[in-house]
Amino acid sequence: MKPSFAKERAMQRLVFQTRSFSFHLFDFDASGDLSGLELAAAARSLLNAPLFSAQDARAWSFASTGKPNLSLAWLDDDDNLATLALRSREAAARIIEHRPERLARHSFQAALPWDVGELLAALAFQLKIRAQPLLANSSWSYLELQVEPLQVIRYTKNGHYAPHSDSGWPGHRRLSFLVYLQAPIKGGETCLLPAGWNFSLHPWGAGRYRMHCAELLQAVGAVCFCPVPGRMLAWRNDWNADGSLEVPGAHVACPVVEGEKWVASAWASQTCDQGTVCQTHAGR
Ligand SMILES: O=C(O)CCC(=O)C(=O)O
Ligand SMILES: [Fe+2]
Repeated sequence: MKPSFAKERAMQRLVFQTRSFSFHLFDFDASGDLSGLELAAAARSLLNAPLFSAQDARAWSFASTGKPNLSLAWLDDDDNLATLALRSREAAARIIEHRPERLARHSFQAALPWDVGELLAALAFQLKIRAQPLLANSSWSYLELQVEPLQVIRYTKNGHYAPHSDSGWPGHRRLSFLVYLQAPIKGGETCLLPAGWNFSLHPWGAGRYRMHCAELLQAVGAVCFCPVPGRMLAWRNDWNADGSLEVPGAHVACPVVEGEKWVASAWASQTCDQGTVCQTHAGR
């Protein structure tokens, strides 16, 4: 199983996004610089990384600027911002090396082709039957289950998946299926976030999120499910009729606190020549 975290992609995003990021929004005490806690909140938002702690933030700042706090006046200078963005790459590389769970996703993953045997054929059949109630005004003839292999995902301690949508371009994963294979002893809930979830919203400290993710998310309107082996969770990733909702069906895999969690993920996709919503997004 390969680690699911795409290191290079995250690094690229980091440099690009650091340069356009609104650091000043995180100066909660209006002191003119970002301390460890404020910088951690900024990093969680910048990287969609709910487990990024104040300690990580101080290490990041120190490696990037030689100081534990980040001065906003220093950041106002474009050259300094460019330096921060570049040095952040090295700092982030070190963090990922030692604490890979600090960024948006940490798990191990293997792709399983659908044609390997009867068991998977039976699973595909079951998914199709069970998804019928979700297919209001639609049918399987517009969707393809086997365009992507089944993904088997293993989360070890602190393994998690930050808020994300399974849908994307150019195809549209209209339905998501999650089959629980093994439940952890603690943590690892799957939480479906309320519509309109703000992806830069990571209001909780890393420690609280790690231990109490499901409770915290439920308190802001998420619906959370505890993994039960053999059970399946399925949901729709609906775009608005005008194609305007860009992050449909946002959800989270909460950090595993103890034990291991194993799941299998599958998607029924609408390819781009089917349906106007898909076409609206295809050119992006
Ligand atoms: O493991 C989970 O609970 C969610 C997995 C997931 O979101 C995915 O595979 O896209
Ligand atoms: Fe997902």
